[in-house]
Amino acid sequence: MKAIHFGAGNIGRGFIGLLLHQSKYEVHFVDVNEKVIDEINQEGTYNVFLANDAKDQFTVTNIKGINSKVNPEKAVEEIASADLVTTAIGPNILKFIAPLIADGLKARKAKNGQFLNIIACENMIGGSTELKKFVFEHLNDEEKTWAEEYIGFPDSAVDRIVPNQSNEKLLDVLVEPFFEWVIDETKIKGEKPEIPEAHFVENLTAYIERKLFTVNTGHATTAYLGNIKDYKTISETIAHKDVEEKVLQVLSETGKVLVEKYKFDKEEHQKYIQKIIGRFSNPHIVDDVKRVGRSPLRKLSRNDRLVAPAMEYVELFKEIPAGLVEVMASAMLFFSSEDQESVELKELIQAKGAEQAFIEVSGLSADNKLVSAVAAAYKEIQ
Ligand SMILES: NC(=O)c1ccc[n+]([C@@H]2O[C@H](COP(=O)([O-])OP(=O)(O)OC[C@H]3O[C@@H](n4cnc5c(N)ncnc54)[C@H](O)[C@@H]3O)[C@@H](O)[C@H]2O)c1
Ligand SMILES: O=P(O)(O)OC[C@@H](O)[C@@H](O)[C@H](O)[C@H](O)CO
Repeated sequence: MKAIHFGAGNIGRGFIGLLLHQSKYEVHFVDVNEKVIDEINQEGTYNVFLANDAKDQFTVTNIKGINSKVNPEKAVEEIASADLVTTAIGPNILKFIAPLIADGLKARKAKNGQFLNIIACENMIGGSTELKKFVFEHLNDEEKTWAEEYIGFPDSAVDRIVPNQSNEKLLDVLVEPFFEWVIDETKIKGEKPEIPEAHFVENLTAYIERKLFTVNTGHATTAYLGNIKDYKTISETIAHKDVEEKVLQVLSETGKVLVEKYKFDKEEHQKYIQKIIGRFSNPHIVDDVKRVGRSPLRKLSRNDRLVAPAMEYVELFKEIPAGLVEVMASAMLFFSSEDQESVELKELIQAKGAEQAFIEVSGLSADNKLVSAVAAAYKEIQ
């Protein structure tokens, strides 16, 4: 079996590539990073190490690299005959790979190609659905009709903390032991992909919201509070009792929303939260606050991990979630010269003030109570 995976970065190599290899796929990584692609083709293998006491090791073999900047035709050719396509490139990049995937589908159709599933493994709600929308912009009506019948875009939720890497060998990756890959089986076309370690579910929305509004909301909380105090890593930050308490406050707010919406068992959800705090504290992982806080414009957008649960909290409980408000205000203060979105956010705040900037970034209306609450919290923290 052959899988084409877009994005040979942290999660691409450390999670999706590993699981696909273990599921007996030959994995073709498509990336724009020349060094990484050359290394994949030269070495043909890499190691994944678990961040545990034993530093357990897995070896990934049977891999190939395609530089989509230099050789897009190769990616098109491989998609035409692939058994699976996956992505882990970042939500904002999906629109840029869509033309290439569309060309791959056209070539597949010309060869009377059969069913194919394309799974976006990004931290967002409805990632594959969004990718489908972008891909369909590059197909004509006849191609769209064919693609509706043969090409599935099942959404998915992926969970594994993979920090930025500093290994001796460029391709090796250190990852946390925990992992979860959940795929919406209702949108699969043809046979279910053979990935024994993935879970196929009918109610993906509950899984993705539970993950995004707990793991990622908690992670963002830790990163934005740590950034204000000039702490460097997630484990260093969460070790401070006041931060841990704030994370627990925020996760009890998102937890209230999730339990109300999806009727999760309260005690089970509490255990899920505690396990996540343990994951953030993993002493074998050095996860930079700047990585976890990256792209604050995306993280402060309407459907992401902060604004979405805060809006739902207000709607369900007619109260302002004080913890989430403080985190949204703290996110407005996140800055790293290497993070373009944080540079833009800073400029926006300088030009228009914090309240107007938050309105524009979050998409909330000026009279929304959350807006004045975040603006007031920002003033206090600043
Ligand atoms: N790292 C984690 O802990 C983690 C966990 C779960 C989900 N995710 C999600 O996975 C996605 C990737 O995150 P990451 O941490 O692996 O980032 P990363 O920066 O390590 O990897 C992204 C890769 O995509 C490549 N890329 C960029 N533009 C491309 C293009 N046009 N075509 C092909 N490749 C391109 C980059 O060169 C890079 O190798 C994000 O959506 C992230 O939210 C990350
Ligand atoms: O990848 P982002 O920028 O959406 O979020 C940063 C981290 O919270 C994220 O990468 C986590 O490590 C991951 O989602 C854990 O499964």
